[in-house]
Amino acid sequence: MSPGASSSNKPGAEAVPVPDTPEPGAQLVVVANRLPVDLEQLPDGSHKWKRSPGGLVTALEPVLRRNKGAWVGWPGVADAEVEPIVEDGLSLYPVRLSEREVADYYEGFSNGTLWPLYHDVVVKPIYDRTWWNTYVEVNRRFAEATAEVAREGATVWIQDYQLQLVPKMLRMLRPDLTIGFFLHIPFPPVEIFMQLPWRAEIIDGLLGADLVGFHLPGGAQNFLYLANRLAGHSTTRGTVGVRSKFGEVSVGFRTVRVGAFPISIASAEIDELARSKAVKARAKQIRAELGNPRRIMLGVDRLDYTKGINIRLLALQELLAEGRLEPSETVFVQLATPSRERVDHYIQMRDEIERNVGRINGDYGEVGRPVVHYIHRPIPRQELIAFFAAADVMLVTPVRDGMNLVAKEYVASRNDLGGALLLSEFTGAAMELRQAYLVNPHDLDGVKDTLLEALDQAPAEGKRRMKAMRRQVLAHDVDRWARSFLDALALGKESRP
Ligand SMILES: Nc1nc2c(ncn2[C@@H]2O[C@H](COP(=O)(O)OP(=O)(O)O)[C@@H](O)[C@H]2O)c(=O)[nH]1
Ligand SMILES: O=P(O)(O)OC[C@H]1O[C@H](O[C@H]2O[C@H](CO)[C@@H](O)[C@H](O)[C@H]2O)[C@H](O)[C@@H](O)[C@@H]1O
Repeated sequence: MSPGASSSNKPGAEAVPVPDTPEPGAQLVVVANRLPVDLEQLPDGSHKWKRSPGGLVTALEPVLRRNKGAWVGWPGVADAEVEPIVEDGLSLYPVRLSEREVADYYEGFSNGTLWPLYHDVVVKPIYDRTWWNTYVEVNRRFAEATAEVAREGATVWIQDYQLQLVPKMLRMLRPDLTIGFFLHIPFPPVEIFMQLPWRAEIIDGLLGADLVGFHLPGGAQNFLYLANRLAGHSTTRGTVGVRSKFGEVSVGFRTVRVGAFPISIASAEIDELARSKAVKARAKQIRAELGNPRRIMLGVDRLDYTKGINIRLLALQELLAEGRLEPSETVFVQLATPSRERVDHYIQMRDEIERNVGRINGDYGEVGRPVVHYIHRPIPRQELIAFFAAADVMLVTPVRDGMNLVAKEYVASRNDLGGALLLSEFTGAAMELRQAYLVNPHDLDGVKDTLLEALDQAPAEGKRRMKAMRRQVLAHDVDRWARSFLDALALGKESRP
């Protein structure tokens, strides 16, 4: 997406024209930590926009664009003063964060505390009171910005763990609004959540919404339990279904609904792109550029410790060492988008991954023929689809992942019914893609055996699995996700006293 130019009054920045300013008062407002585009500061002081990383943006941007809604979010760089802009019907309202706020709210509390806590404490969360105070301050700024943008009686859809206090803050500022909240990452088991020193404030913040959504019923169930235990509200006891059988929390005179809405992708669009001549030709070319090996394995991730990239590398290294994989026949391509590069755990993980890539290539590669091809930068979307179309086995091995859209994108790209998906049981996607080669990423021997099975699958078996997964992904696309959430939110509104 390229919203055209924007102005900046940062010293030294080149003045560029503003395309359009939004009409005041939007009927549908999405609030997310990031805008769907990041502002990039060029060395000469001028600016350009680039697409923001991650699945949240991939999923929501087309939905909101179709609804001609507004998006409130951070433009991705500190201290950027950017005016609101309209591009192709979508209004973007930037929220300014200072250097200190980026460090304490985004890198600190969001990604050094909540991210590891909600991903099963895979690394140790840091509990820092200054970070928390900044999280509260920044959440208040997002709530105030949203209160100014939303039309009387509008629907506001708040996204993700960075903004869990916004529902309550916004309700206090604008009781006329209908407020939904969706969590894109797992909501952890109660025993883990209870570590958080500010656990009651978070639950209270979320309960400001009319509808709180999770990817999976398990997350919804955890939340319902905590709403009772930490906030003392009475809750329904039945099992939450997928897009059905919502739970309820009684908060004074209000009822907060709680549901599971597994997110998805623009399946038909990807399917169509993958069928195009250009993508097919590029996929063939990629195979040739890689030396037409017997088997190509592919990983596509933000460089994040939750994604289990090292598990893949370790499995590959052991299979090569044991002679169960032949280096001249096998290539592994890892496309890694840079992510959260100033957070300590990310710095350590990147070092470790790059050391392991170097070690495998040093031990098993030949000049001009490495076993692992590692790219640490984002690649264009069409090129990505061509990689999906070229790969025999897609490796998706997170130790924990809210959904994992990459797994679904791979399936949507395989209208030829070729390829195999190796998928961690600990992704949200595993609940829907039951015909994938499912693995426990903590069981290295299991990962190795299943990887060999996927590499050597009989074509008929591969087709059977891919066909079933495609049926699921094509029928349950991102529009259905958004519609099911917004319909449930509207239904709750109608039944309000
Ligand atoms: N264009 C492009 N998209 C990418 C690249 N790497 C990852 N993505 C996209 O980023 C999204 C990642 O979403 P997901 O798998 O849910 O994981 P998340 O990063 O934790 O949100 C998917 O839509 C990917 O296609 C890249 O190099 N280029
Ligand atoms: O904004 P960043 O810090 O650069 O991180 C990118 C996004 O990562 C996370 O994505 C999640 O959302 C996906 C879509 O629901 C889901 O498939 C995936 O499992 C999640 O990890 C994060 O939740 C977003 O807020 C970030 O924008």
